[in-house]
Amino acid sequence: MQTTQYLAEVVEELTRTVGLISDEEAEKLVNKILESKKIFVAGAGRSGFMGKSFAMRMMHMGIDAYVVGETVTANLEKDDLLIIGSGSGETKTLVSIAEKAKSLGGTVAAVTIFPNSTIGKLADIIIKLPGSPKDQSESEYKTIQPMGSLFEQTMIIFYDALILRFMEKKGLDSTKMYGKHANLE
Ligand SMILES: O=C([C@H](O)CO)[C@H](O)[C@H](O)COP(=O)(O)O
Repeated sequence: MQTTQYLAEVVEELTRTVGLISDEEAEKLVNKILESKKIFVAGAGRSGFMGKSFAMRMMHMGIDAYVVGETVTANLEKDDLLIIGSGSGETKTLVSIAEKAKSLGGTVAAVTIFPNSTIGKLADIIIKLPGSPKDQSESEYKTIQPMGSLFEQTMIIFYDALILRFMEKKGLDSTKMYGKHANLE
């Protein structure tokens, strides 16, 4: 197959995920983000990259958003929100971070394939996304892509859709948000 045929298949796989995501769950997360003082985003590897992109757009909307593990990340306090993106829901460093956030009185949201995973069970809000975890032997979900690629792509597009929902709720547009874009680059 040529590269663009693979591309078409990837887009097709992503289209199929849309009907498998709950608007009710998404709305819970949107509302929690709007009512929380600080938002923290965590993820490992590629899942972490998607979270970083989400934190950046939240900052463009004027939300106090941080990426866990960065040098300038603030302290999590009671009633702050931690959003963990983890396909497997079992990544050890993220389990510890979720436990710590809970012990500090924070709310934990998990974006995961497996609501019954360790991170899913620790979470107060769960967004179930379709896809296969990186160890594909642990899932029957069909994808032509390796490891967790479909989940990770779905996650970044889901995060971008959440941003659009915020923009609608807060009356924001791209021009207003661009005013907060980094200009030392
Ligand atoms: O980096 C990753 C990867 O290449 C899998 O496709 C994962 O995102 C990383 O290992 C974190 O895993 P999960 O917590 O299961 O998302």
